[in-house]
Amino acid sequence: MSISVTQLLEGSGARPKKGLGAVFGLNSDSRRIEPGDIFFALPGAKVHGNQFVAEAVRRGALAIISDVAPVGDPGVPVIIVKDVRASYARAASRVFEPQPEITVAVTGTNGKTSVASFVRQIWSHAGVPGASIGTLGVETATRLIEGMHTTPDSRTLHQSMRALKAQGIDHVAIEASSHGLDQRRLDGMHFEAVAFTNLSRDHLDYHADMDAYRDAKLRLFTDLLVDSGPAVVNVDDPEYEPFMFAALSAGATLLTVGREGAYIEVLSIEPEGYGQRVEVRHVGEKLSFHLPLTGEFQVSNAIVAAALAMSTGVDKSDAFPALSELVGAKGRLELVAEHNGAAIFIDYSHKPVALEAALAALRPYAKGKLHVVFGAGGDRDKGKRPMMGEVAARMADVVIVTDDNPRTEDANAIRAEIMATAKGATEIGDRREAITTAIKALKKGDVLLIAGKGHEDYQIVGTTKHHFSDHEVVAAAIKG
Ligand SMILES: CC(=O)N[C@H]1[C@@H](OP(=O)(O)OP(=O)(O)OC[C@H]2O[C@@H](n3ccc(=O)[nH]c3=O)[C@H](O)[C@@H]2O)O[C@H](CO)[C@@H](O)[C@@H]1O[C@H](C)C(=O)N[C@@H](C)C(=O)N[C@H](CCC(=O)O)C(=O)O
Ligand SMILES: Nc1ncnc2c1ncn2[C@@H]1O[C@H](COP(=O)(O)OP(=O)(O)OP(=O)(O)O)[C@@H](O)[C@H]1O
Ligand SMILES: N[C@H](CCC[C@H](N)C(=O)O)C(=O)O
Ligand SMILES: [Mg+2]
Repeated sequence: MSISVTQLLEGSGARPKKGLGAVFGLNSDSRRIEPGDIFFALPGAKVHGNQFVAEAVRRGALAIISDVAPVGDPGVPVIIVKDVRASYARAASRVFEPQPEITVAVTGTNGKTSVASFVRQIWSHAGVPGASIGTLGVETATRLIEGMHTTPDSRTLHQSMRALKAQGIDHVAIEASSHGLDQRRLDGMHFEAVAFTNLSRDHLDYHADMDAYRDAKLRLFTDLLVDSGPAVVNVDDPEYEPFMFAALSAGATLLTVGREGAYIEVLSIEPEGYGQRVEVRHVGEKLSFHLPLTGEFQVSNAIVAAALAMSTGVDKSDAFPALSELVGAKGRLELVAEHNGAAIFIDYSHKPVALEAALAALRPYAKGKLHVVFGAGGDRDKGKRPMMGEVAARMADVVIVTDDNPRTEDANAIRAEIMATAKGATEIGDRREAITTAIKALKKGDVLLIAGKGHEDYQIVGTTKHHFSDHEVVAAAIKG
């Protein structure tokens, strides 16, 4: 479909130039411009898109939209807007109409992928075709299309959403990452409901400090929720207050969940096999359900998801029974094998609080020793490394420090930063060897946690992605 330039720029404060006709497409990457597209020159972390205006025009761009005038006359109209990233996001939502009608989003340091997946599963249980978009990709009941980012760039997002709409999907749950929110990737969205899971250290390589990191996440509540829409807040997290106040000052309907929750109050959690029996009070009514997932943190994720789903019209008689049928997102505290009487879990904990939550969840099952194999990603927040080393040494009995996507950093140096605080740990750089060694050491009653990569099926060394899967290595080690 096509839209006019006036429609495209609605809300940006800019007045379109005369003589511009209908717009069929847009792109922020000059290398992907097709004839008739508008080129949005975004201020990047490395360079400004203005540097690529000539290429965009050569490839057929009709006009340039930027926040500062490019040097020289590009030969096509240039429109200056204040926030070009936000304009790009809003424009993408219009170019790729029609979009699914009901969208919800979740932010927080941990649990986003799980919550988005759970919301989709609850919708499905209630007979509503839905999708989730996040770290795993774009997922429906029948298909998973892998993506590049947790929160896709605006063009990819709205293009995927239009494809979902074409399949008859009108309900989508989206993961809002701090990068995505900061870079306005979601500014074309009007969420029906939003949620906050928790906040702890991550991504301080990108955000200046914890305040900046939190402020990025708060944008979901202050800028992207429909008027008076429901805002779900996990009040068991020590950092919940700014999110609660943001919700209130934005005029949202506050729904608090957790042990201190008013909308969904957790009354008790008892282990039931590797899952748990949960008793909650939902607006005055007591309900009990079995959650077939390991770890108390999954109770938190499940009730956040239930609150989001109910905010979109799912009845409680569908929402709570659906929690007993949940399947964990791949590689999120996933029991992958039982070997020599020991249990082996794969988990995506690549941040200190996540690692602590995963080890705490597994401790009760370790009648013998609790083992952990983990590393830390290169070209990412270095401050996480000593924190993760300390957590592992304090919470596990046997610790192996290994590699996790060293990227362009020296893998030995990354490990050394973890080892500095991981007292008593063994260092085995090769991840396959580390996992195999850990499995060989398992005795009856032990539990092994393989942390950091979860669903990933690659190891990034330098800029090359090598095939690598914790799941496959575990299967091979057990067989061998
Ligand atoms: C730091 C960061 O997030 N960077 C993202 C950002 O890049 P950027 O805008 O800073 O890019 P840049 O290289 O400075 O280029 C500036 C502009 O010039 C354009 N350009 C560039 C070169 C060229 O030849 N022509 C051209 O037009 C670029 O398309 C861009 O618009 O916008 C790009 C397009 O959307 C992203 O691909 C890129 O993600 C990088 C690769 C990345 O690794 N991001 C990660 C950290 C990320 O976003 N992670 C979050 C959170 C993960 C989680 O916690 O789960 C995520 O949501 O995935
Ligand atoms: N509510 C929670 N509280 C603490 N830790 C959690 C919680 N939920 C998940 N985790 C931990 O975080 C890991 C990642 O979970 P999940 O993928 O759902 O989070 P995420 O926020 O999407 O992470 P990412 O930022 O990498 O996309 C899990 O494997 C688990 O170790
Ligand atoms: N979306 C996160 C994933 C990290 C996964 C972990 N395995 C690592 O490489 O650090 C990031 O890009 O920071
Ligand atoms: Mg995620």
